[in-house]
Amino acid sequence: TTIVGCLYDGGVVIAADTRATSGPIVADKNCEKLHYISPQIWCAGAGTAADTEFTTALISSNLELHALSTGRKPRVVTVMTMLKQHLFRYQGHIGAYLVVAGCDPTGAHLFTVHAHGSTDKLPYVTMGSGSLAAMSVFETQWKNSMTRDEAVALCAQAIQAGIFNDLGSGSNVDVCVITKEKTELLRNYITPNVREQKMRNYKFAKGTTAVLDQKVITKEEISKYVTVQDI
Ligand SMILES: C#CCCCC(=O)N[C@@H](Cc1ccccc1)C(=O)N[C@@H](CC(C)C)B(O)O
Repeated sequence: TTIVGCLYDGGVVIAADTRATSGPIVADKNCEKLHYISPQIWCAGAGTAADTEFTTALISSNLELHALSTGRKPRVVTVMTMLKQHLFRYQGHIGAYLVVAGCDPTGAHLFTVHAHGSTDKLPYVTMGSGSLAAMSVFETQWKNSMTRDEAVALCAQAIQAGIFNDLGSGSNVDVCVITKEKTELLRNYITPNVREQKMRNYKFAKGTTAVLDQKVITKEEISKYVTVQDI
């Protein structure tokens, strides 16, 4: 995975690749790594897919209850604190490596939370197996007070560095732009790995494979062996 976050003049941008792996196998060519926490707080996740999914969903649920009991809009630092306390309690066994970003009444914020419970608050961050490739882009091109379009372009470039240089990352670029006014989830913002037309199409004419025998089994006959639930 390659995931990034970047503050800019007016909000915050997070982005992710869309590859899920199981060893050397690509388990999912277009999975979602940007998770909803609250309308203006989103999370990018690396590590164990199930852990990032369930941990963000749990904190999102608890944050809504918290916002209802305080009667206030949720804060990014609250999400960070809930995540770090949960993950620390599990001593790193919950393999969730998260970039937490959003806007709240105190401004735009960007944090990282690691599986063992450590956190950082920074203007730009990268995580996952492709984080070094992505960080090379930020360290050479990031600047203060970027515009929205500059920040989106830089994050997309950083993700593409991971996609093309890290085998644990690949396929497409997802982006989420969060400002005080609104949130834009740009799913498959860039698709730089569209598979070309295959040389042949592998549809064979009917009858290519001869039917030598067939046996029709009635539901009554089946019900001798299993109870068939009537659909
Ligand atoms: C099989 C299957 C479904 C995905 C398994 C699965 O969590 N893959 C992990 C790698 C991993 C981790 C721990 C144990 C095994 C395999 C993975 O692809 N993580 C990416 C992010 C998630 C959100 C997709 B990335 O960090 O590379």
